[in-house]
Amino acid sequence: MNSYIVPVEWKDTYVRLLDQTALPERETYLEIRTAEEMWDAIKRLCVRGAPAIGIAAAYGVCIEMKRYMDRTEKEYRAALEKTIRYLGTSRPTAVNLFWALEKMKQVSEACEGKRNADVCAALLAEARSIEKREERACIAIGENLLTLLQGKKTILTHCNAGGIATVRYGTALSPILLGKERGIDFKVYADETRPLLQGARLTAWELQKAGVDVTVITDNMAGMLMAQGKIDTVIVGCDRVAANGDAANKIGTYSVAVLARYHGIPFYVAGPLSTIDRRTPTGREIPIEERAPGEVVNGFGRRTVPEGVNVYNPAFDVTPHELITAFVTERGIVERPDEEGIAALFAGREAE
Ligand SMILES: CSC[C@H]1O[C@H](OP(=O)(O)O)[C@H](O)[C@@H]1O
Repeated sequence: MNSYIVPVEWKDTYVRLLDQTALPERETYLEIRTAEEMWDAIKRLCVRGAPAIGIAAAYGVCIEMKRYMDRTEKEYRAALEKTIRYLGTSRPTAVNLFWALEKMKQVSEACEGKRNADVCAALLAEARSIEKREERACIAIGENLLTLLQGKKTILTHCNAGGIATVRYGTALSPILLGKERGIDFKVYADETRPLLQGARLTAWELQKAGVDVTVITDNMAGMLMAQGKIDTVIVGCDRVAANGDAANKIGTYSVAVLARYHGIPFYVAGPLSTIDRRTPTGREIPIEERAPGEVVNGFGRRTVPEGVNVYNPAFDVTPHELITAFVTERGIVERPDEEGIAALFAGREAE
């Protein structure tokens, strides 16, 4: 099994984060010791990707609450509630953040009356469980995607949904990385993904390290490659899937989905059940993060937009479920996802 980079790692006295803002030039790590430091790391995309954000937030609760171990139970509980609320304000779109924090809240409620040290231990066990669950989910997603890729050679992906956005294999990249380990080689075209270049900086870095044939393209090239017959399949990740199957993902994903539909190319969304938000009816209700104009304006080390010109920088867009060939999860493949198909994933059981 290829050695893989661990984006979020519990180190008992701190949480170690791969600083994804420094890639690909530098592989450096942050040592997170407080909720504020974790909030900032999530906000600045040092740690990013829906599952990785959820895992980081869960460990962020754990590392913060160690600081309150010796306080009174009342002070501890108050700090725990505040920490969970606070970390939930770091970014609005990836539902894994809220899913993981809800899990931590449930642990807190189940530990009513217990000693602070016992609550800390239960919180850490839950955070580790979330990490292991997401790792298992990524492998299962990869296996399910590989069944759809029989005979396929070239894959286009957008943004980064690899191991550093999740655990180990990633979601959209999991069939590529799993396939590589099994002698199944794909050619990958990675959209650079303006403005923060997660495709050029992160997907290309991950796939190159794994020995995968990866080519970075600019975000305006996908249509031409599809027209030339160079793309067999599109696979992307997701940050929040609504109850009807509409999927929020990095800005530009919707455009790729429209192009894929026009060219008759399968468009797969890959994600764990923890990224499904059944309380959000459709994509219209998914909160879309709007980020600072500076990410667009100063993207190349110099100003590229005249002073005073407006800049709009939504970090995500929503692909209507009608444009999704299949939503691939650890519990199975939902062809032409809709409300019924999404609900069937949970038939008789909630996401663990
Ligand atoms: C496996 S989730 C990956 C998902 O998250 C990315 O967003 P960001 O880099 O802003 O955290 C992007 O939408 C990816 O598809």
